[in-house]
Amino acid sequence: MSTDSSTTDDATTTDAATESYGPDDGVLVLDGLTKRFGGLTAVDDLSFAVEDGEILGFIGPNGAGKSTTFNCVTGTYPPTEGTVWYRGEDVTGEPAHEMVKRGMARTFQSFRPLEDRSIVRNVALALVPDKIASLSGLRGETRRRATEICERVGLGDRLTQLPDELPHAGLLRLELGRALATDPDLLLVDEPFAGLSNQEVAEISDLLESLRDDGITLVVVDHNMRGLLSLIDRAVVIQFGSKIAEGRPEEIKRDPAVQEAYLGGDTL
Ligand SMILES: Nc1ncnc2c1ncn2[C@@H]1O[C@H](COP(=O)(O)OP(=O)(O)OP(=O)(O)O)[C@@H](O)[C@H]1O
Repeated sequence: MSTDSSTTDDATTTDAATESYGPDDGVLVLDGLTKRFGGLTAVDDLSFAVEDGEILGFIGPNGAGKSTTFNCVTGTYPPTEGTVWYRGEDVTGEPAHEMVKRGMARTFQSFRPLEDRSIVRNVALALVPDKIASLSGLRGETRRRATEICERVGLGDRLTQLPDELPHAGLLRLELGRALATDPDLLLVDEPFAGLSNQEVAEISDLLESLRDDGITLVVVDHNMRGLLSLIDRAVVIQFGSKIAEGRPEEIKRDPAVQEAYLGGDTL
């Protein structure tokens, strides 16, 4: 990473947007990422790196451009400008299925399980790329692996239930299970704590930490720091599509630019 900032603090604000990054600066690197929708610039010259094995918080007020950034990285949209590197390779604009093959998975904030399939079958469908084959029944290795993943995410006692029998936190576990079925080494998690009680936040945090302990790098997106403070190693904060701060969570909380960004009603 090169920067013309003279500050040595971990949390940087003034020159945060002027850094430029290269392919080897992290497991996932964004450099100058820009996404425009007609006249609207949703992501504006955004650069940051995700380090191997960390849990990075990607934070910004509503409408800041978090989902659009995710969508550009995971192949939903091609970026208008900029570069995305994954494990040193230029993957800019690669389609979603290629990114999954490379080891990148994501969860969605709005869960989309197949309502007429059991929990274990929903996970198995993510495991088996050929859905036709898996519709005929779950057998052998597929069932074993899907069951193992359900147990991994805390749904081992709910294998045969339908998604609508799960509480909200259970649906999140299922969403994580479906992402794990693609055997990722980088997992992007979209607003995991929305709608959860404090106890559920703590339980899901434990699960996410255990995934990191298994070697998965995590990026957790949220519009505030609730639940994130004790979970993440670092945070990148964006506003109006641009990075305004980056650093350890306690530094981010104290950062004047971050506090200013949240004066409008969102709580940090
Ligand atoms: N497909 C699209 N077409 C046009 N504008 C879009 C599209 N997707 C997002 N936008 C706009 O881009 C801006 C950033 O939206 P985005 O959803 O990325 O923000 P966000 O930080 O994820 O917000 P939230 O926390 O509310 O999910 C918003 O102004 C939004 O209206």
